Amino acid sequence: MDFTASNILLLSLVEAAVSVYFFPQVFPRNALASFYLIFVIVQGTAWCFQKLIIYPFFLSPLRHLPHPPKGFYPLIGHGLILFKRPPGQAFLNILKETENDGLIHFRGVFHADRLLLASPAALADVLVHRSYDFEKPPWARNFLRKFLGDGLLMTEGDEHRHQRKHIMPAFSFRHIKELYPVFWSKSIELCQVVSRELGEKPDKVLDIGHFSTMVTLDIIGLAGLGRDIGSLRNNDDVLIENYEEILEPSTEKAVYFVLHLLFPPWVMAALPWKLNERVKITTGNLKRICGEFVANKKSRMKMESEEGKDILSIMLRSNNFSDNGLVDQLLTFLAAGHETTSSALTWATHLLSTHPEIQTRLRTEIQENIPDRKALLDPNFDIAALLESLPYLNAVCNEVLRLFPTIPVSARMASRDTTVCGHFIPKGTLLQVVPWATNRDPALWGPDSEKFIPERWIDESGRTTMNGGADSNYSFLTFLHGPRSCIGERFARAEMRALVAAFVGEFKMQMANPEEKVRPGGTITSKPIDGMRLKLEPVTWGE
Ligand code: HEM
Repeated sequence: MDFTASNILLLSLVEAAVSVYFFPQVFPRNALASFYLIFVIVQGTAWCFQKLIIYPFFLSPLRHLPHPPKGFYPLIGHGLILFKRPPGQAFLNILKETENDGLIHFRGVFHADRLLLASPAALADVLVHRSYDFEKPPWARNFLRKFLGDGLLMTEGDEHRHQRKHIMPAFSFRHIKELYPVFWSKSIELCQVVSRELGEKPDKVLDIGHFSTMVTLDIIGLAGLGRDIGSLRNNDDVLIENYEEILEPSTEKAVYFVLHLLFPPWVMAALPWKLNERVKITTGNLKRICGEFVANKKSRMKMESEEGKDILSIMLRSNNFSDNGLVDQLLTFLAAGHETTSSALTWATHLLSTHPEIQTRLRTEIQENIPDRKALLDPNFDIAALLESLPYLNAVCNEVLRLFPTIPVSARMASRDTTVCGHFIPKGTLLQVVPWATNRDPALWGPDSEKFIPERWIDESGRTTMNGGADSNYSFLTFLHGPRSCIGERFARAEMRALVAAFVGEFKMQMANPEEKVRPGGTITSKPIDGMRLKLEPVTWGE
C-alpha cells in the first residue's frame, strides 16, 4: 500500500466518523461502515482521476514536450516499449519519428511522465552537469541489489562519491597497462581451448557465447581478484553455472525483470514463482563465494610480501572498505566486469563473421604487426603500446561497441526538482538513457548509422579518432559519461583489444548458418537469444 492510498483510507475513516458524530440525522450511526466505504470509493475515484487524467494531461509541466506519434494505449501508456526487442530499438524508432529539441515526452504505465534523452546537450546535462540530481530508479536498484550488493553500481550521493574516489586508482591508466599481460595470456588460452574443442568436432561449429563468458570470468578473476578461477580449463565451474543461470537471455527472465520495474518488491516476492527461489539460491551462492575470495585474499596478503596488481589488492591496501563492503564490490566487479566484455566479444565475432572483408583486413593488420604472438608473453614486452597503436583493431572494437552497446537501455530518476536543457523537470520524473538508440541515431551518425563501418573511426592520417566522425562525444553512450560512467571502461577496452586480436589472428570465422537472423535479447546486458553459433577454421599465424 503506498502513502497516498493509506492517506485515503485514513482520511475516509475520519470523515465517516465526524459525519456520523456531528450529523446523525443525515448519517445514522449504525451505518458507519457503509459511509466509510462510500467515502473511500469517492475519494479513491477522485484520486485515480487526478493521477490518470488531470495531472498527466492538464497539469504536468512536461505535457507540452514532443510526443511519439504512435504506440500510446490508455492506462499502459507507451509501456509496451519495455518489452520490445532488441532492447532499445523501440526508443530508436521514437528518436527517428519524433521531432524534438533534446527531450521527448512519453507515458509509462498509468500515464506516468517519462522522458527520452534525445540530444547530446540533454545527455550532457543529466550525465555530467547535474549528475547528482539524478539517481538510478529505486525499483531497479532494489532488483539489482539482489545480485550486486551495495557496491559502486548501486550506491548514490555521498556514499557513491566516497566509493568511487577510493576505487578509481585501481582503474588508472598505469594499472590497466600492468594488466595487459593477463588479458593477452588469457586470450591465447581461449584460442587454445577453442582449437582443442574444434579438434573434436567434425563440423567445426561451436557456440562462442559460453567460451567468451569463461574467458572474461577468468580475466576478471585474475585481474580483479588476483586469482585464476580457471573456468576455461574447468568447464563446469560453479561461478560460471551461477552467472549463466542468472544471465540466460530467456523470455521468462526478461518478464521477471520488467515486472520488478512495475511492481513493488513485496508483491514480486509473494508470487508463487519458482524463479524467486532460484534467484535466492544463486545470489546466496555468489555472496558466499565472494566472501571466501575476500577471506583468502586477506590471509594470503598477510603471508606473502609481494604486492598484488589486481583490483582487490589495491582496494585492500587502501584500507577504505570493510570486509562486507569488499564482498559487495567484488559481486559488482565480477558481474559488471565479465558479462559485459563477454557480450562485446560475442557481438564482435558476429559482426566480423557477417563482414568477411573487414575480418580479412583486420587479420592482415594483426598478423603483420604481431608476427609472433607468444613474444608478447615476455614480461618486458609493452603489449599496451602495440595493441593501442593498431588503427583497424581499435576502429573495429569501437564500431562493435557502438552498434552493440552491452547495456542497451538505462534509466535515471530526478531525485530533486531540476532542469534539463532549460526545461523544468519535477522530482520523481523517470528519464530514459538509451545507448542502443543514441549510438544508432541517424541524426548523429548519418544515414548509414546502423551499418558496421569501422572506417568511420579512422581519420585521413590513418589514426583512430575519438568520436567516429560524430560531432559530439555524447553520440557514443556505451560506457555513458560523467561521474556515473563505467569505471571499468579502460579495463574493458584493453581486454577487448586483446581478445579480438588473438581470436581474429587465430581463426577464420563465419556464421554456422549464414541465413540466421541473430536476435539480441537479454535482461540487462545484450546477448543473442539463441546463442552465437560460429563455424571456425584455424589459420596459419607465424610461431
Ligand atoms: C564492454 C564492456 C563494458 C560496458 C559496455 C560497460 C558499460 C557500463 C555502463 C553503461 C555503466 C553505467 C550503468 C548505469 O549507470 O546505468 C557501467 C557502470 C559500471 N561498470 Fe561497466 N561496462 C563494461 C565493462 C566493465 C568492466 C570490465 C568493469 C570492471 C572491471 C566494469 C565495472 C563497472 C562499474 C563498477 C560500474 C558502476 C560505476 C559507477 O556507478 O560509478 N564495467 N558500465
